[in-house]
Amino acid sequence: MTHLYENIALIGIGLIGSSIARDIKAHGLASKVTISSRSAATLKRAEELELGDAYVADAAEAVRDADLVIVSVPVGASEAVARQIAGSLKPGATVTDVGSTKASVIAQMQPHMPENVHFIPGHPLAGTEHSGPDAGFTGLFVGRWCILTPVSGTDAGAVARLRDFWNSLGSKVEEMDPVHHDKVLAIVSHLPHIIAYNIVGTADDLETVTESEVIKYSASGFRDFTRLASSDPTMWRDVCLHNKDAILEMLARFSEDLAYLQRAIRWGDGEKLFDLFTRTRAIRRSIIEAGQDTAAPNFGRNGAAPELKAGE
Ligand SMILES: NC(=O)C1=CN([C@@H]2O[C@H](COP(=O)(O)OP(=O)(O)OC[C@H]3O[C@@H](n4cnc5c(N)ncnc54)[C@H](O)[C@@H]3O)[C@@H](O)[C@H]2O)C=CC1
Ligand SMILES: O=C(O)C(=O)Cc1ccc(O)cc1
Repeated sequence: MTHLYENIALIGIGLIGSSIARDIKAHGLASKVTISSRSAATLKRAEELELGDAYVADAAEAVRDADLVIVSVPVGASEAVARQIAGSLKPGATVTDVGSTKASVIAQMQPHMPENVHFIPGHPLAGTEHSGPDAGFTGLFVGRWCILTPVSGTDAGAVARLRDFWNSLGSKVEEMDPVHHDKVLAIVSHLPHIIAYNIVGTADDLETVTESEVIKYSASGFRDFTRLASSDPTMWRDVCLHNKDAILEMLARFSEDLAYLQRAIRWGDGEKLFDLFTRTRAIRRSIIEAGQDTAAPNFGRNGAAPELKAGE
């Protein structure tokens, strides 16, 4: 049986890398999957979980006969990985990544990529607050977007093949300019995480409300923030450092709008509050109607589609 890619190398085998590995195995998408991880303990765990066919510590060795290389490491490690693998890539191979920021990943990796490989950055918009090889699961990418940000001049056939690969994991694929990607993701993903880290930190710093009260009385709104704020510190440190401009731009807008809200509360301007809350409720409804409300934890694991509650 022929595959889109016969040999696939996975560099980094955490939540995303291991979910891809599980899907490749579940759907028989390659003849051989070689897994590489910087950490010996993670590599051993990947082997115990039988996520691939070969397990090698050296990333350069892992990519030697790979037709597709998927780099799934924190975005700040992209350049180090590119340096490691550059000299061992097979001519004609495709190198992609799954990083949450794109302009920085391109700046880090592109200069190291040989002329005879196709470098096509990517970002699956699917994940959870968990990390490591045990956290991955089959079906994570089903129904979710995967954004590809190829640089101009990239071979169209190679892009089409990678698109087909993501389609075979159940993803919908769209191409986007990397700088635009970073702005869009700054508002829909990076800011929500930063706001969550901040509000949980604020609650933790309060002098008048004890930590045990925060835990005991945490209503579901605060709980939702703690889920995001429990996401991997290394990954999110790197996202903040590597999408700095777009995040600062969106944070400036956010602070301006928060000041408007603060003023409306201070002056008892119920009309302003009501208008904003009505507008935002409509956004939530549009997301549900568009079938994009699949980010709930465990969605995909139990296959249950989120239900519309009365009034939603
Ligand atoms: N967690 C999520 O929900 C999503 C994450 N992403 C992106 O996917 C990438 C991987 O994230 P996860 O799988 O969640 O992370 P993870 O923490 O579960 O796994 C990261 C992997 O990278 C390896 N690694 C860490 N530092 C490294 C370094 N300096 N050099 C080489 N390898 C290193 C780790 O050993 C591990 O195998 C990140 O770039 C992240 O931005 C994309 C979509 C969703
Ligand atoms: O856990 C969540 O709600 C997420 O938003 C997961 C996530 C994290 C980072 C990404 O780049 C994409 C998806």
